[in-house]
Amino acid sequence: MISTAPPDHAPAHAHAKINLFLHVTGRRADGYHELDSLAVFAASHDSLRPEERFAEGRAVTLAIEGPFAEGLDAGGDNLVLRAASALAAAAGRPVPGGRLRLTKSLPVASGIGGGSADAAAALRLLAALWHLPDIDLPALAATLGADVPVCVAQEARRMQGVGEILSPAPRMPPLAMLLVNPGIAVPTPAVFRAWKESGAAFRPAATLPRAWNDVESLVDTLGSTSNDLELPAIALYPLIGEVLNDLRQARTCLFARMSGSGATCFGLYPDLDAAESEARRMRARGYWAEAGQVGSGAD
Ligand SMILES: C[C@](O)(CO)[C@H](O)COP(=O)(O)OP(=O)(O)OC[C@H]1O[C@@H](n2ccc(N)nc2=O)[C@H](O)[C@@H]1O
Ligand SMILES: Nc1ncnc2c1ncn2[C@@H]1O[C@H](COP(=O)(O)OP(=O)(O)OP(=O)(O)O)[C@@H](O)[C@H]1O
Repeated sequence: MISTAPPDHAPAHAHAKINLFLHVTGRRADGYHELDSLAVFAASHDSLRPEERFAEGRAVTLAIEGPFAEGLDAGGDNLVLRAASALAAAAGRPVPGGRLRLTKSLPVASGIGGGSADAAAALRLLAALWHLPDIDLPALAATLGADVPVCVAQEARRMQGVGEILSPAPRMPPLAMLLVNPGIAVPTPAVFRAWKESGAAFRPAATLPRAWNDVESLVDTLGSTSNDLELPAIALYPLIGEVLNDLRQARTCLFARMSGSGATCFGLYPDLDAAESEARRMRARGYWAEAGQVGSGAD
């Protein structure tokens, strides 16, 4: 009998992925876009844990709770169960099953890779539970979605190719970051399509230093980069532009940009107090807003 998780198994955290910049550098024959991006992981996260002792002969199933559980399907299409199926197939032997519980705290379809982070958390959690130390999780992750490999690493990485080519990020100072989502679900394919239809040219990869010693020098470099998906996303959903203008109006905001394909935007601040004060201002608008220190929460 393969050993299984106790009911009080520690949860795997699925942290929000933030693209500090995102250049569209090319397009593959299959329609996927080649990117150059710098991904970091915010303190905000979903949590995934086994709800019961896993047993042989049972399937892995999913229950979802939390502020963004509503409307999210807990069936086989959920990225957590797709990850579980892919890992079980790679195991090449029967694996025990049971119910996983996902606490969904990140907005869905919001440019911060929530579903991808959940899939990566499932891979990490189940690879440990099923005693599969030799499986190449990043390679398996790439079959589940472009953002899943970086979410397996869950540390700052340069992302290239369609997201599967990962390299170390420049050394960074601690970042006080605010995430704001105005409550619109944005489908990633529609934004890539809008980018293509806008006739925008491919952009070269960014030139990055080996290290940023303070947030000012990081912001300086970010000013020479872009999120190429920001303008097409704003064209589809003008509210994203309003959120960015609002964020940039604050005296304490050092930098603001959209993450991924949107609609979540991030702001950088001199310290956590300033980020938290802005979070309160954004919540008063009715938006989802969370402040935290980048790098402090990933586990
Ligand atoms: C925008 C980013 O979040 C930046 O990190 C990712 O590139 C998107 O990652 P993701 O949501 O995991 O993407 P996937 O689920 O693999 O793909 C969703 C859709 O986005 C488009 N897509 C995605 C990634 C990529 N490099 N090029 C694309 O054109 C494709 O239309 C694809 O059908
Ligand atoms: N566990 C999950 N959490 C969120 N979405 C999921 C999950 N499983 C499947 N999905 C589906 O995946 C789609 C994308 O969700 P996700 O929250 O990952 O988007 P995103 O934040 O825009 O991702 P990215 O930044 O990678 O483009 C949603 O439309 C949703 O229906």
